[in-house]
Amino acid sequence: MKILVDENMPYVEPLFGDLGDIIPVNGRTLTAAQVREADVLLVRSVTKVNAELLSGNNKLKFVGSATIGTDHVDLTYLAERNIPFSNAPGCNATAVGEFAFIAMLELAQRFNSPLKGKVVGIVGAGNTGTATAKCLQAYGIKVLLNDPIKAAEGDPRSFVSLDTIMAQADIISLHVPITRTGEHKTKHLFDEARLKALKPNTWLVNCCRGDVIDNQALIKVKRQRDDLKLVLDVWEGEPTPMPELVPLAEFATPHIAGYSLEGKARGTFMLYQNLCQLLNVAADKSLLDLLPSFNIKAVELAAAPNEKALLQLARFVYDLRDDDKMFRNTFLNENGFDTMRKNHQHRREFSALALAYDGQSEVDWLSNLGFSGVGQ
Ligand SMILES: NC(=O)c1ccc[n+]([C@@H]2O[C@H](COP(=O)([O-])OP(=O)(O)OC[C@H]3O[C@@H](n4cnc5c(N)ncnc54)[C@H](O)[C@@H]3O)[C@@H](O)[C@H]2O)c1
Ligand SMILES: O=C(O)[C@H](O)[C@H](O)COP(=O)(O)O
Repeated sequence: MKILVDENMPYVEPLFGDLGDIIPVNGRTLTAAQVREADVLLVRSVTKVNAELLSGNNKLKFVGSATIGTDHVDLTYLAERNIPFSNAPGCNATAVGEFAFIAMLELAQRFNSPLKGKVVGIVGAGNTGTATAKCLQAYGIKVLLNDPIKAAEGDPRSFVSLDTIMAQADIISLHVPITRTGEHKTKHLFDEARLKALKPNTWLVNCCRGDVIDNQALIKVKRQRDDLKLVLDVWEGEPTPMPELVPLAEFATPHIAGYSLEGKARGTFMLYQNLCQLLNVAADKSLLDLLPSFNIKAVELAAAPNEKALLQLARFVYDLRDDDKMFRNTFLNENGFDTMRKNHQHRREFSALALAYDGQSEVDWLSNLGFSGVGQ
């Protein structure tokens, strides 16, 4: 069995090695000719999976995308051809939640404006929005959720309108899929009018898809409004973001909010489970066996951390400033965006770091935040 795999998908050999011959490919430049003989195709978000790519292949048994988003996949075409498909819902939600939370802590430190006491509006309360809310609520931050679709489905959490978020939130974090039609379409949800209407000193964080914000309008509005602070992980026109926009963001990264080692491993593992089920073979590998131990064994806390110390702890796990700096220095190079993604040293999630502290109850919130071993 020929298994064609995006070369940026980790843990493919240990998981899929027994199932067939693995052929790594560049997902961005993948052609129909390369796919013609594949039995299985495993992609990430940079491969457009559609008739143009697949019409020459008559033997494809399975397409998997080790991602949350499916906007790169023509699901209707796959269904018409009866080709089973699965993505990896939620695989990197914790990574995105922690990324957004760390970015907020970094902004708070940079502008000497504590996160504690602010109100955060989350637009899109699915996997990544909920993971972001979990971090914030663990730290005692008031969170407002906007998700008209979940609200209509009867999700028991309380939701507010986007207008309420615009009026009340100090920070807005975006967690919607990109959709181009329908009542709740998200393409340019933040257009020029909405960007102009952001209340003074708003922090806007985008870790979902670039086109949810009109990037041209964002350049225009940000140039007129120094009070707005931006964290941008995703961009219109990836892999070539508008060069004027990058310097306007406080933190700028090349679509790596979901790039934790755990998140990537979960993505590949979910596809492995789905393919095994389809082939009717036992999925006998374990996700835990894949992950190396973290390079810091444990951190002993002398006192419950204040916000500055919390940021220091978070930086043990992920120092966002490093990726921001590298991105600014390299994104204009040829293939700079993709090269940084390809060579990315995947960070760990909070759960990889064990914390030790005598007074358990004072630091329970750190385990709610995701750190492990607190108080043990
Ligand atoms: N930057 C990254 O590395 C990264 C990583 C993972 C996911 N993503 C992106 O983030 C998106 C969200 O991921 P997720 O796992 O949270 O998806 P999800 O499907 O679990 O949640 C998305 C939520 O958005 C809601 N929604 C849709 N349209 C809306 C609108 N107009 N207003 C408010 N809410 C709306 C949906 O009802 C849903 O609850 C993905 O589709 C993907 O595009 C980016
Ligand atoms: O949708 C997703 O899961 C994310 O956008 C994903 O992290 C993108 O990473 P890629 O597949 O491009 O490596």
